[in-house]
Amino acid sequence: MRLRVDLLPHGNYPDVVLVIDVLRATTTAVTYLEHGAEALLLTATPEVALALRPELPEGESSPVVLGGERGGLPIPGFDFGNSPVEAAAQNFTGKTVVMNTTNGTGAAHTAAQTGKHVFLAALVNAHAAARRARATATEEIAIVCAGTDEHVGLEDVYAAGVIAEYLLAMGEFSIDDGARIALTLRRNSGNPIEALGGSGHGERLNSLGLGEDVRYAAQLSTSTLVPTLVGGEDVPGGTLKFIAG
Ligand SMILES: O=C(O)[C@H](CS(=O)(=O)O)OP(=O)(O)O
Ligand SMILES: [Mg+2]
Repeated sequence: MRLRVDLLPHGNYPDVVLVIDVLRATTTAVTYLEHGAEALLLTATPEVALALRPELPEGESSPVVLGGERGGLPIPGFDFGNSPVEAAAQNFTGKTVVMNTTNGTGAAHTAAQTGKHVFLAALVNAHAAARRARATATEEIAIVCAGTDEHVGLEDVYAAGVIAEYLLAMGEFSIDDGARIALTLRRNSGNPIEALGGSGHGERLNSLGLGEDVRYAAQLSTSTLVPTLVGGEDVPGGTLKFIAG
C-alpha cells in the first residue's frame, strides 16, 4: 500500500483521498455534521451556493443554509462564516449546509475529479479518517493538503503528519517524500495548538480575532465522524455532496 502526501492539491488520485484544510474548512465541515447537518454541499463558487437557497414564504425556516468565507470573513448573503466555533453553537438537524471557502472546498473539487473515495479530514477527526482510509484503500492513500492561496500551509502538513503517523501504526506502507516531510514536521512542531498557532494562517486568524477557531481546530481526534463524498442524481451541478460516515 502506498501513502502519499501532496503539500498542495494536484495530480491524479487513483484510490482514496483525504482532503485536509484544518484552518478551517474541513474542521468546520466535521462540526456541521457533528451538530446534526444531514448533508454538506461543497460548491465550486459562491454564486453556485447562493443559487441553491430556496425561495420560501416569509418566516419559513429554510432547510438549506449557507456557510463560507472570503479573506477569512463571512460572504455577504451567507448565513454563516467558516467558523467551527460558530457551527458548534448551532443545531443543524435536518439541514443541508452549502459551503464555499477560499481553499478547502476547491481542494475537495480537485480531489473529486479523479479520486475513487474522497473523505474530509482534520485534526478533530484524524484517527477516524485514518481508520476509514485504511479500511477503504486497495492501492494508495493520498493525503491532500489544501494550503492557502496556492501556498503550502504548515497547519495542513502538520495534520497530514498526524494522520500519516496513525496510518503507519496500522500497517505497512511505502511512503513518498511528501509523507516524510509531513512526518518530520509533526515530530518537530510540538503539540497541535503550538503548531497551528505558529502557522502563518493561525497567526492571521488570531489577528482577525478568530483565535478560538484555531484552538478548536487543534483538538485531536475528538470526533469519529468522517465526511464522505457520495454521488447520486439529487446532487446539484457544481457541488459535491458529503454525508456523515
Ligand atoms: O476561512 C479560512 O480560514 C480560510 C480562508 S483565508 O485563508 O483566511 O482566506 O479558508 P479555507 O478554505 O478554510 O482555508
Ligand atoms: Mg485553510
